[in-house]
Amino acid sequence: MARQILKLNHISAKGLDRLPRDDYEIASEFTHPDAILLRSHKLSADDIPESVLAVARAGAGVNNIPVAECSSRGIPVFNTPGANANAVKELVAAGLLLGSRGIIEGIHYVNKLYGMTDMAELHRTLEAHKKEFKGGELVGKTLGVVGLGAIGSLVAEMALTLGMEVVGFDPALSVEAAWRLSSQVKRADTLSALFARSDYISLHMPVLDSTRGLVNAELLAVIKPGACLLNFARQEIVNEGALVDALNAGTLRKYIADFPAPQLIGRKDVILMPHIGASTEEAEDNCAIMAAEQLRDFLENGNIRNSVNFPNLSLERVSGCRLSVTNDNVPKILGSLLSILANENINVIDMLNKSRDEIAYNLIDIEGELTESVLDTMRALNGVVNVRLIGRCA
Ligand SMILES: NC(=O)c1ccc[n+]([C@@H]2O[C@H](COP(=O)([O-])OP(=O)(O)OC[C@H]3O[C@@H](n4cnc5c(N)ncnc54)[C@H](O)[C@@H]3O)[C@@H](O)[C@H]2O)c1
Ligand SMILES: O=C(O)CC[C@@H](O)C(=O)O
Repeated sequence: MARQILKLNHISAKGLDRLPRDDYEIASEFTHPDAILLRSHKLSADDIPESVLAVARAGAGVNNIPVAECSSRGIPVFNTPGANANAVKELVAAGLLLGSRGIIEGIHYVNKLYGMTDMAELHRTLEAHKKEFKGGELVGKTLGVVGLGAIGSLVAEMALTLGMEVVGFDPALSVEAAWRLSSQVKRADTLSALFARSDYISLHMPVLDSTRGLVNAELLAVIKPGACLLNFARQEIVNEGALVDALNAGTLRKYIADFPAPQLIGRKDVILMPHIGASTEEAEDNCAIMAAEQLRDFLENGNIRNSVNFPNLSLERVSGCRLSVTNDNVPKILGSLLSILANENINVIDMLNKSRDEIAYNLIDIEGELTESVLDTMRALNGVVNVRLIGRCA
């Protein structure tokens, strides 16, 4: 029977093609879907039917998904790290230019001259007014990059090629991300130090309990006067009241963001875009392909790549019959599971077990006849969250 994928946003056809139609039905409504595929759709725990085995986000941020509830139900949540990083980097480059020159105001001014037919008069008018749109150059200015992961590291690299000084802050920088980073990126010891010395500040961290409202009045009070803040990460990271106060006071010269909010729309010192950081054909394809492939590998093999709540785990198939078991990360459960199999004369050919935080996940390749009642005995074990049989046993 075909697996059913509940698709809650537009997902690129190139990604959907990775889920062959003979084996997968994809639609925006199903009562008992096997998995959910989405982008920015706000998913609540109540929207996730009992039948769901996995949730895949074609994108980086997972703040629209109830990850903790998924974990407690044994549902892995996947994302696509890095797949849209270049798209965001390019929009940040545009943001820096829009923040440094009177580009938007200049274009707006020229459009208002529609209907002026005399070329000489048009020329005189433009030359008289162009001083109103003067800006500054980026070269030699300092960009502070907050969060040096997939996007932040590309933004830092891009700014260096524009001749900017780059200072970075990331308290949880992974070793892999550190290797990617140019040695020309200077390290700020604190966020305040970065805010105090940067002409431009670009935010690239996820929204977490620790980052929600992190850009607050205290931080904006130490900002270098005349600085420009770019937010292509998430709205929730910036405290809106404090932001408006800093703009009104003139300490913050400009706010450029991908997340419009009612009290920011229409302000001359704010440039807002409709969450288009990842809206390029290339990024949409990359994210969709990655999300679909990860989802398929999980549904068909139980393998886990790029989950935000489960351990990464991949086991080559050596038999047609595989158990995928999620349990609480406490002692003795794996032993009990293996005893149940041994009592049934079922041979374990290969297995992998990994844990992450509260969750332990196992793939067990077996040989022998496995009945539904044996599966139920495993499911009834204290601490076992779910047991799935993948493939057919001999
Ligand atoms: N505008 C858009 O369309 C768009 C597109 C993609 C991603 N995003 C947002 O950008 C975020 C980052 O994406 P990414 O792909 O670079 O993710 P990533 O996981 O590769 O990098 C995030 C980095 O932030 C760091 N970090 C965590 N807490 C921090 C803190 N308190 N201060 C500074 N750094 C901190 C992490 O250590 C990590 O290195 C996503 O979570 C998402 O919210 C927006
Ligand atoms: O899907 C999108 O359009 C935006 C995705 C972006 O916000 C992300 O977190 O990757």
